[in-house]
Amino acid sequence: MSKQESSAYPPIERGASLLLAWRLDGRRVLLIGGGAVAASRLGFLLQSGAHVTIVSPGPLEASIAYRVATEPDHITWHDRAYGSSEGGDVSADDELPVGDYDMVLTAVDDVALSRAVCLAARAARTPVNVADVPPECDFYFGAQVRRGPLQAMVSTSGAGPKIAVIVRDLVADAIPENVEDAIEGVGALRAELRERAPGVGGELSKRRMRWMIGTCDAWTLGEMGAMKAPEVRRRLLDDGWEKHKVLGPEAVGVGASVSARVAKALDGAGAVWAAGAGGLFTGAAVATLATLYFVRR
Ligand SMILES: C[C@@]1(CC(=O)O)c2cc3[nH]c(cc4nc(cc5[nH]c(cc(n2)[C@H]1CCC(=O)O)[C@@](C)(CC(=O)O)[C@@H]5CCC(=O)O)C(CC(=O)O)=C4CCC(=O)O)c(CCC(=O)O)c3CC(=O)O
Ligand SMILES: NC(=O)C1=CN([C@@H]2O[C@H](COP(=O)(O)OP(=O)(O)OC[C@H]3O[C@@H](n4cnc5c(N)ncnc54)[C@H](O)[C@@H]3O)[C@@H](O)[C@H]2O)C=CC1
Repeated sequence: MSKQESSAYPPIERGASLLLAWRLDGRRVLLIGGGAVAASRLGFLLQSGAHVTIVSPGPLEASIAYRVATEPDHITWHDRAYGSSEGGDVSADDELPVGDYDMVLTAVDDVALSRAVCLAARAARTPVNVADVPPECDFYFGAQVRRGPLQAMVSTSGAGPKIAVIVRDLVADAIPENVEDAIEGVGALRAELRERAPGVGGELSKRRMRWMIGTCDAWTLGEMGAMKAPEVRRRLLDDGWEKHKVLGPEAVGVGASVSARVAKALDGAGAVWAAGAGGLFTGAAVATLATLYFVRR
């Protein structure tokens, strides 16, 4: 290998997890346990649209009991211990075999039960998470933040969950309040662009993507909410897309210019904050967070 090649392709840094957004809508999840940790898992599962089978002897943690009562279409509760046969042999829990599920989670203070569930799930090739036992997790939960359609997760690959929480809080603070408006506006623009220029793949698709990227780069997150207005989108598409041009907000009559805003924000304490985060993030991420912070101010 040439020297040039090895410097162009940095060494692989192993030890990471693969971060994904798992689409659980309508999928079946087995949740074993009915305490505080199970309650947290349940909240995320319901938001993702999963159907959750909870197995735990009552009484359930209060929020779980509430969801069981109010989400009958999404939760089935079995008021008993899992693997309730002699000796807690989970492979003998014929009524609720782990292989019937798309995901299995345990949140019980029972090491032997958790290990048995993990082994049964792996034998059935069903992904499993045993709260607090990293070797028995095919995937970890992370510290999360959600703002409408926007979700972010921070993981330390098991090394320091509390650090994940601290960084998540930094990220959450940096997300501008109006990010939902930005996503809604850009989402509507993308949808209308696809109506004008439909299809998948090929030159048109490349041009469509280039135009979307250029347009997003020309607007701040704070300004993008203006794209919710049909008239703004019409002008962007008629005067921009149709004429092979990328238009900033001022060109369609929205707000002050981007550069003026960024220059103004750089004047404030935000720059100090961004520098402080430099040790934790890549350059690109710092730039993004700094931008988010400026827009929020
Ligand atoms: C591997 C992982 C497996 C998994 O459970 O998925 C795991 C494992 C362990 N957690 C332990 C302890 C703590 N866990 C938390 C908090 C959270 N733990 C979460 C995830 C994960 N925890 C996965 C890796 C995440 C990553 O990649 O970074 C979060 C982020 C998400 C969630 O669980 O929903 C959630 C924050 C939720 C939120 O606030 O949003 C706190 C802090 C607190 O409670 O404030 C402490 C005390 C401080 C400390 O110990 O560091 C212990 C030691 C137990 C002991 O010592 O006995 C182990 C076992 C071990 O490390 O061996
Ligand atoms: N990853 C994380 O963020 C954290 C993980 N944990 C770990 O998660 C586990 C659960 O924690 P908590 O919810 O606080 O405990 P908890 O004691 O509040 O709840 C345990 C639940 O499991 C149920 N249970 C016990 N045996 C069962 C069986 N055979 N079948 C079905 N359900 C059974 C109990 O009825 C209870 O509802 C513990 O092992 C704890 O160490 C704890 C704190 C944070």
